[in-house]
Amino acid sequence: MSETFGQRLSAALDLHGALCVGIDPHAALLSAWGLDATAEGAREFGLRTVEAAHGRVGVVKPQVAFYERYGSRGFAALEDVMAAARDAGLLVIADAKRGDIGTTMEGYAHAWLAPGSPLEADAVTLSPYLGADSLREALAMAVHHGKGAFVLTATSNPEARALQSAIVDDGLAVGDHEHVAARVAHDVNQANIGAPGALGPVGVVVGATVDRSAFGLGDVALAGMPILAPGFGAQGAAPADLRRLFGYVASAVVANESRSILAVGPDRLAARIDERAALYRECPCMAETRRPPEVDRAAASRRAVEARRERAALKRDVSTRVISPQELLRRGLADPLSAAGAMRVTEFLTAIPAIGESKRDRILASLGISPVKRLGGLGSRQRDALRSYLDTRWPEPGPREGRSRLIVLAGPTAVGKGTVAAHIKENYPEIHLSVSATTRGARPGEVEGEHYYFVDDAEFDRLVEAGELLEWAVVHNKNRYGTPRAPIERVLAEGGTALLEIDLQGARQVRAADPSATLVFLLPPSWDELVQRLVGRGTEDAEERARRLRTARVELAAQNEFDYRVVNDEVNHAAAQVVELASAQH
Ligand SMILES: Nc1ncnc2c1ncn2[C@@H]1O[C@H](COP(=O)(O)OP(=O)(O)OP(=O)(O)O)[C@@H](O)[C@H]1O
Ligand SMILES: Nc1nc2c(ncn2[C@@H]2O[C@H](COP(=O)(O)O)[C@@H](O)[C@H]2O)c(=O)[nH]1
Repeated sequence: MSETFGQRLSAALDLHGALCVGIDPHAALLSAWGLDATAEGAREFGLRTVEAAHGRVGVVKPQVAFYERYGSRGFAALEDVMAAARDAGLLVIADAKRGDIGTTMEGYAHAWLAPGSPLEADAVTLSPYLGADSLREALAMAVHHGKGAFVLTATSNPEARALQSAIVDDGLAVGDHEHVAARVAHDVNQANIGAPGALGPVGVVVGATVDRSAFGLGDVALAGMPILAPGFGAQGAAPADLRRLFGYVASAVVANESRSILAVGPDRLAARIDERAALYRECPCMAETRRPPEVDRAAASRRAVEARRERAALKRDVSTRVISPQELLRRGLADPLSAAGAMRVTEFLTAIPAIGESKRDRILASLGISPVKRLGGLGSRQRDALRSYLDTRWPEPGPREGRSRLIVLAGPTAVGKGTVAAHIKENYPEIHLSVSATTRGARPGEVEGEHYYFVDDAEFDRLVEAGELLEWAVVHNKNRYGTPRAPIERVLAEGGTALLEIDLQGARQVRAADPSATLVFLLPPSWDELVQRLVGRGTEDAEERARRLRTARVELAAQNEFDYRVVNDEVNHAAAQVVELASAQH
């Protein structure tokens, strides 16, 4: 089959309009039609509906449950009805609402979508509530066989609303937050990547009677996907409402009507379908929206995923305090098209530790900023209001006056303190790099007296008791490290510069012992880069890495205790900045 389901559906909608006739032989209708409530009655009902629909609409949707209730005979009747519809050139959407995992889901997909299967349809409705990912294989099978699928997102039954409109809270939201329905639409839309034509083969079910904005299903979220919309006719939505309800994506809607058509009985059925179909074709909106422009779904989807990742990484940077909220705001204002610029104010505020959703809303209301605003789109009054709010709550400290040439370099694990210090030692010999004593064992390549003085516990105890250490600490809850006092005092007495590469606890002790010390905090360019450096160094196992990253968060939260912050993006650049700071001191 060379054409995709999306292409065949587009052609059918172009030719016949949006109406899809539902085939729902429930007991009351069977009786009204003078048919028995049996498999045979349901078969007759279906076949007559197919006959009336033939040439009048492009799509029919048998409701599987009304056949399944009669067991194997019911399924046999359904097979006949679907085969007759497909022979008549109608596209058949089997409304089966299947959803399972693994090979079970594969079984369902095979039943409804495999060519030659007794229940072969053109498309099937699927439920994503075992996780949209559980449908991945079924959707791939649909695409492979030129079939389609409609995945439930925002259904018209009121009891589904709380679940389908709930917010996904996994830090990967495209906007400031994302509803379950919108995430499902996004995830299943991945199966459409690369499909030719204006409509992909995988679509969604969106009730015509629901407010789709409450589910995050705006036009952008639905672009390029066929939309199966129950709720027209007896349920309340009218054909003339199509454009109002579905906006730019109205031309992708398959508008299902069942009761409003079937209730007229078999004799008036064809005329009724004609009447209702004409209302959709005459809808003034359709001429304008018939064909949305071709979109490169693959590229658009890749860009959306990349942008989402970038924003998630920036939010991590703020929440781990690798960058200040003010810094993120500066980046967003400097480049409105960047990931920072595209971040919504709501996303931005909730990335700041201690701001939850209700506090966020109060802040925005008090600053007069609409929640839909993005950082790059803030007006000048709003920028000033947000800046001054942030500066009041989280002031960015400047250096204290009168610093000395005792320089303390600290920062989270794997930020590159050792690397920067080694670079300074090699390239700026005028600066004395302190050699610490430690109880940890030497790593391969480490030299006694050059990298550390490797001592046992007894010797470390002696150094402490004798007051020979300027500071010392247990680092990462494991080994003891300390700075020998004598060499530092000698260097400073000679008017030189001493550099200590030590941990946060040590930095605090030095500051307590000598308040004039210059404290420099080394920052990574991003949290993700920090993790990357730790993993890339390969000197710690997973447990030790996790321990160090926990400590890193605590250390990052203490950066405001330092006089200066230097970002270690390039080693020589960061080293030069530290040296410049050292030279500027008395
Ligand atoms: N600017 C940089 N760019 C890229 N990689 C870097 C940079 N600086 C350091 N690294 C690398 O990051 C890893 C961690 O560096 P380093 O061991 O110096 O960190 P540290 O802060 O001393 O860590 P710890 O406190 O855990 O001892 C090393 O593999 C190092 O080569
Ligand atoms: N308080 C001190 N901390 C120190 C000292 N020397 C090193 N360190 C810190 O220890 C960790 C781990 O070092 P590693 O060589 O085992 O990876 C690192 O954060 C150093 O800054 C010291 O004398 N006092």
